[in-house]
Amino acid sequence: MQLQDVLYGVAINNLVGKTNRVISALTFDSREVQRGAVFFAVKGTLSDGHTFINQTIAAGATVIICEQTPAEINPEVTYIVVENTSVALGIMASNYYGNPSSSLKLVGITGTNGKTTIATILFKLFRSLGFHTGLISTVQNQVNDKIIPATHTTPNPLALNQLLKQMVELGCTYCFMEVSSHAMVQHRIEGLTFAGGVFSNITHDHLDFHQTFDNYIKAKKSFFDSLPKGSFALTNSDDKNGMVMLQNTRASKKTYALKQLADYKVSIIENRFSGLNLEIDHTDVFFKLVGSFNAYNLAAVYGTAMLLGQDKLQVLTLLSNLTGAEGRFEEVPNSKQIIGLVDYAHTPDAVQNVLSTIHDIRKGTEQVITVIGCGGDRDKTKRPVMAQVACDWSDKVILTSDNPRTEDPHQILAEMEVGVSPTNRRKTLTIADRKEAIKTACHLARPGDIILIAGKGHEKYQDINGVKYHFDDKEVLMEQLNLIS
Ligand SMILES: CC(=O)N[C@H]1[C@@H](OP(=O)(O)OP(=O)(O)OC[C@H]2O[C@@H](n3ccc(=O)[nH]c3=O)[C@H](O)[C@@H]2O)O[C@H](CO)[C@@H](O)[C@@H]1O[C@H](C)C(=O)N[C@@H](C)C(=O)N[C@H](CCC(=O)O)C(=O)O
Ligand SMILES: Nc1ncnc2c1ncn2[C@@H]1O[C@H](COP(=O)(O)OP(=O)(O)OP(=O)(O)O)[C@@H](O)[C@H]1O
Ligand SMILES: N[C@H](CCC[C@H](N)C(=O)O)C(=O)O
Ligand SMILES: [Mg+2]
Repeated sequence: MQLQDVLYGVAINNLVGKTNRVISALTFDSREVQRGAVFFAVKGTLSDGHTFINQTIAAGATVIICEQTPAEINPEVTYIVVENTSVALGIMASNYYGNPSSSLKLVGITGTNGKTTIATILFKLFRSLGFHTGLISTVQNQVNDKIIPATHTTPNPLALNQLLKQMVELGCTYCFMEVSSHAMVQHRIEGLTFAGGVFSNITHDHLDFHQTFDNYIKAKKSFFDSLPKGSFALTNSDDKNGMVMLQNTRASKKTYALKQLADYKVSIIENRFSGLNLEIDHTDVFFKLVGSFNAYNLAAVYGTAMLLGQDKLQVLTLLSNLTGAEGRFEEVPNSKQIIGLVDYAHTPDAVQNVLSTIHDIRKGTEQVITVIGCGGDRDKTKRPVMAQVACDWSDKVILTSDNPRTEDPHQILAEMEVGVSPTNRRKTLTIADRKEAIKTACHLARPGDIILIAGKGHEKYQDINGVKYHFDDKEVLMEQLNLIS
């Protein structure tokens, strides 16, 4: 492929060298450079890609995309100076893979909680409606029935466009993808054409990355600001910032809500362990998902399906049979009459939603035992709040580790303990080893009790110092529940 063919749409500040040259690949990582590659020098959180420029030329890179013209110019190399290399990467990745997003109806879902749930149910719904469909999510990526493991919630622009290209090649007409706030700030979705955007909610998370809640809101809003005319922007108008998201969008504005009038209005008739009975657009339907937060997710899914022109009754009939994403409010079967739940709640709001759901549907006499940890190298300010919410809504809490990454697990636990009030201290234990913590919860439980293992959901690992050790909450909970006598 010729360099000039992938430059379409890129605003160039300075050009040194020729653009009519063959390129072999695009890369933003010096360690992956091959002969004839284009190297994008990206300024990251840990290092600055500009420091690797000469190293990549030595390894065979012939084109450098950068933000400053380097002091040392190699006459064999083309240098393209742009305002922001991440933006150029997004646009050029799309061009390189033939702009696959414009051949699909691509719908992006953003918000603090609920993205995976909404995207996964939409994917399952459109598969059952008979469409070839793609999914890009935290749990996994999918092209029809083919599963492609996920490394991020929203992949980098190269992986993303490669996936979208596969979807187009395999005949997909729809793709539902999660758009994380990191992805927006890092321009991972630059150059993509969206048919619509969906907002779930915004609550406390990722303040390590965004610094302030205001910046976090701005990051989410930038997705809706960038939607094209002719697309739709569907928001949760019950969320305090739901309408803020749509303030400057050119897309057609639509709302869903439980507490007020909206384009797609849902009311809860009944919320039980077996599922939700909802009135959705004046029709009474039973769903397999549990909890009022899932009523919001289902409203978002329903609204999206309507905006994509699907038939109401067919959609509701199929939706009522669908389950959510792996590791979200998932019950672990056992013979001890203990309700064992695994959930991916890893923000204060999610923990509160899951525990208040349990509170609303429990009979009243049983204990709720929660096992919970907080991730290392992630927002530290949510640690005491998550511990506090867990204690306020549970009879017993075991604080434990959840991906300490490069941090000391005992330090993370000490920061969580700050949120445990003196009165809550009596019901709290701290056990750093997650398996031991789950084992203890199982020993403490009596028949009828409810155990919630929060934070890891579908994850199959414990990330300690860069090594991902196999760990599966469901597997451990099932094993321990069946071991107790
Ligand atoms: C905080 C964050 O988002 N980090 C991502 C970011 O890394 P970074 O900015 O720190 O990169 P860096 O290490 O400083 O390097 C800067 C540049 O130099 C390059 N480099 C670096 C070293 C080298 O030897 N040679 C080289 O060329 C890198 O490839 C990069 O282009 O860019 C990297 C390349 O794309 C990502 O792998 C990395 O994700 C890390 C692993 C990560 O954990 N990200 C999480 C926080 C994340 O993105 N999460 C969101 C979801 C969150 C949610 O929804 O809850 C997601 O979308 O998954
Ligand atoms: N609409 C919602 N509102 C609040 N909490 C929710 C909602 N949907 C799900 N949750 C809670 O948040 C957890 C994560 O849900 P989900 O995986 O769908 O979110 P996500 O936005 O994809 O998260 P991530 O940012 O990690 O990708 C669930 O396990 C549940 O506890
Ligand atoms: N997408 C989230 C997942 C958090 C899951 C939890 N298990 C943790 O490691 O904190 C993040 O990367 O912040
Ligand atoms: Mg997700």
